[in-house]
Amino acid sequence: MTQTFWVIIPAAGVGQRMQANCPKQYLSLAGETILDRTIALFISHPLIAGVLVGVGQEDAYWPHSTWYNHALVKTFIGGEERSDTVQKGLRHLLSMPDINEHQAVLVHDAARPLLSQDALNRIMDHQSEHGAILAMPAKDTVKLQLAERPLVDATLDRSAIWLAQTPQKFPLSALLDALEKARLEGVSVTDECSAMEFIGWHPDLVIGESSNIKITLPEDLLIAEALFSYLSKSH
Ligand SMILES: Nc1ccn([C@@H]2O[C@H](COP(=O)(O)OP(=O)(O)OP(=O)(O)O)[C@@H](O)[C@H]2O)c(=O)n1
Ligand SMILES: C[C@](O)(CO)[C@H](O)COP(=O)(O)O
Repeated sequence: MTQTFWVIIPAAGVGQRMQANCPKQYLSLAGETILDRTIALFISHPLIAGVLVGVGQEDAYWPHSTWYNHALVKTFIGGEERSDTVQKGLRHLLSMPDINEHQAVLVHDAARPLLSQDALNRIMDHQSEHGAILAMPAKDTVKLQLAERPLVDATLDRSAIWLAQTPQKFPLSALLDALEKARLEGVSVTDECSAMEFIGWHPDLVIGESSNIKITLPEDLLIAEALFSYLSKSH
């Protein structure tokens, strides 16, 4: 039987670093919101069983989404941190009928609307016992700063440095257990992979793409607009 995937899209952030007048996932990218574009990456993929969007408690923008009433799109209320939102999404998924707790789920940032179908297929097709993440090998020389000061302490061996992206793919209940364990032990995790590492897993690194940027700072939106224009012309 062909494996299908639910994807959890954390979209409950406030976008503080973007310094915009709305949460960044609701900013426009080439005429559609960033979140709507991100959902569109998955919604018509034959292997996607459904999309679970984690929205903020006070989110008044979601009802205006193109996908608000779509049969394959469900929502849940996110949490204080991104990891809390993902935990709540996993619990919501587990509460749904016909969900196998051991099935693999994808987690993808709402703020990454430029993921290609090729890269999505790479992470979905990748077979791994310990889960997998999209990531990019470091292209620049990597410096470690000295304590809390912007002074160079050392240069890291960049051949061993990867920059994590999303989607990240893990078994549903194993990921939920790892996130809960990390939270209980006060370990801050900024991606799903960190939680799996915390319980001793060594997930596979799957090549992502430079265009799969996370829109975080104001200039990232300009970069995304340029990338979107380029990618639209080249496909
Ligand atoms: N409590 C949170 C915090 C973040 N996110 C989501 O996680 C993704 C990646 O997080 P980030 O880029 O840090 O978004 P924000 O937290 O909104 O940004 P900032 O840190 O600048 O506030 C985003 O799609 C964001 O909406 C979430 O679902 N729940
Ligand atoms: C999950 C992530 O996109 C992988 O690089 C990143 O950790 C999210 O970090 P943020 O600070 O929540 O944007």
